[in-house]
Amino acid sequence: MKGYLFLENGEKFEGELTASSNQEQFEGEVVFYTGMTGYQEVLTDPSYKNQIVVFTYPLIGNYGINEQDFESKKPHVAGVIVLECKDATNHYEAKYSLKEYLDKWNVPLLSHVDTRSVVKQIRNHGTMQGYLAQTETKGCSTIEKFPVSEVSTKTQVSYGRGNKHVVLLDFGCKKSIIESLVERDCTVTVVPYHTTYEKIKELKPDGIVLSNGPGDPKQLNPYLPTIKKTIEKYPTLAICLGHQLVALSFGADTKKLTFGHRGANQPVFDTLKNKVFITSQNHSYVVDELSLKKTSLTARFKNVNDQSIEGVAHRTLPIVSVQFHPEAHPGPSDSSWVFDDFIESLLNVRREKQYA
Ligand SMILES: NC(=O)CC[C@H](N)C(=O)O
Repeated sequence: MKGYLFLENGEKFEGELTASSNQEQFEGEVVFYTGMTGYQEVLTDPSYKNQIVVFTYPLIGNYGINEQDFESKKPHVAGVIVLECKDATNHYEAKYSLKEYLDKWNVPLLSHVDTRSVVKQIRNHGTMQGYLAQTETKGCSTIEKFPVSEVSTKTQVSYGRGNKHVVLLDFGCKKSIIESLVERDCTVTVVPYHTTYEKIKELKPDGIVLSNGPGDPKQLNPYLPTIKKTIEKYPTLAICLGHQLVALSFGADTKKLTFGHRGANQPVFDTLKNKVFITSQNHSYVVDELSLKKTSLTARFKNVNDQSIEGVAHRTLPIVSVQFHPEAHPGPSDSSWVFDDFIESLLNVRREKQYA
């Protein structure tokens, strides 16, 4: 049936709308993703909670949906917009077509849309709220949501049986972050985002990981003192939302980019290794560079395209944080060494303790 994307600024875009329920409208923040592949990971990455994703590559769905590339148990996007959706199930790993999968979870799909003109709107006016519907309605609701509470684990869960113990504070973790740690001989204990320092200490971790997650990092302001206290005690790796929380907890500031970085080819310069890596990214917010000056953090990684901060390091403590995704799902694995360096920092601290 005919349907539309209605943007907050009054623009509308026509397409073909499929949605398995008769819900009047599906709303979210409209963002765009520029990778040619990786739609399955994007749909199921909890960081995309409450967002309607425009895929800029013109053919999406070509290899279907398989069993292994899920980043969580269900899709989190509020809607999907594509030019052409391929109804493919003939890839040897495919279990569903993209349409079947979206229908199963009642995620609306607007296809046959001139995605280039939607992207131009967003690039010029910034990401904005919008909704998918058959006809114009009253518009989007203005109630502020707290998506981290919806996607974080409700209970403590353990993965792997490795000989290093990592406690992962879950703000909406992607499965492949946990897998990257388990592959490196870690036991990973995933705990809810509001876990106290005392509880974490009882778990006797070798190190801490702060995960990715949806929404504005400042929504987590009440938890910053706990985060700071925790990461000052243990070697820490923080990814995406986690990185922003490290910066905020040490007194730096974050701000929203006009349209964010969402894709699999974002070049990042590492000032320590003096190298550029191609990275996978998905974020709206960034750490404000000037605000780092008054903190004990230094800007270690920078985006080559717009010079924005892509990661920080503590001046004296083993804390490293990255705005990009070293787990690389979807995207290139150029920066997977970030996990190796983290493991090395755990082992160093362990050795120091042994010989202290
Ligand atoms: N992938 C993430 O963790 C995203 C972080 C944050 N929600 C942002 O959009 O900037």
